[in-house]
Amino acid sequence: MPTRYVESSRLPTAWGVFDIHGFDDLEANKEHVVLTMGDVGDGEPVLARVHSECLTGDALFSLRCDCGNQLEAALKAIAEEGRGALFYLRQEGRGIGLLNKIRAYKLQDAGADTVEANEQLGFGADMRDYSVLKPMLEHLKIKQVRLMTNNPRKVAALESAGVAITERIPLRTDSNPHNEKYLQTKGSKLGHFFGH
Ligand SMILES: Nc1nc2c(ncn2[C@@H]2O[C@H](COP(=O)(O)OP(=O)(O)OP(=O)(O)O)[C@@H](O)[C@H]2O)c(=O)[nH]1
Ligand SMILES: [Zn+2]
Repeated sequence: MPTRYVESSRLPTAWGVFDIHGFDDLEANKEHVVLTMGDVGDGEPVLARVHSECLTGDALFSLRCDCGNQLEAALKAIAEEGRGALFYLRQEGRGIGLLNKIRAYKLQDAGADTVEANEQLGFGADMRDYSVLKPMLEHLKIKQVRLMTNNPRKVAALESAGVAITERIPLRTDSNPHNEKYLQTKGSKLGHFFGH
């Protein structure tokens, strides 16, 4: 089995006490986590977020993207409901990795948009593989979700993992002068459901 559940523990956060569940993706050699609150395995739709790792935005306060804001908004929404799940997938830089993302940022500093920068480096626009979600969802017994996303590929990924999406909840975040082009490119080239 390529993905192995390892262990769970409590994880107190600024917004409340979550449980953190660790998974080892042996095929890709990545460690993923899910933060849950409440009983997510009761079969009822679960407020959920599939979040891709962004070290610069999630942990280092970068304004180049909206990742940190989205992460915070999702955890807050789950805590407000008292029930939900946040899948934190280690797919840094839409799957190209941290150092290649920095290479892409350098090209963006010279005028490329996010998609052009990836392509100039020889990558596709979005290299993420969501197949790891299936064993994680099965372990947590999540069968239906209300998904917080603007990304149609995440909707498709969950559906192909056998999960019903009962609702898609747009996750809007504020733009700033540094992430305006990033957000615009999501809408114009990556098919995100918004008109930034
Ligand atoms: N290659 C590349 N990746 C980036 C860039 N900026 C952010 N990222 C990555 O993009 C991903 C953003 O993922 P998510 O926060 O899950 O968001 P999303 O796929 O846009 O979809 P939403 O659910 O609508 O937020 C993370 O893996 C970031 O590291 C960039 O300029 N280039
Ligand atoms: Zn980011």
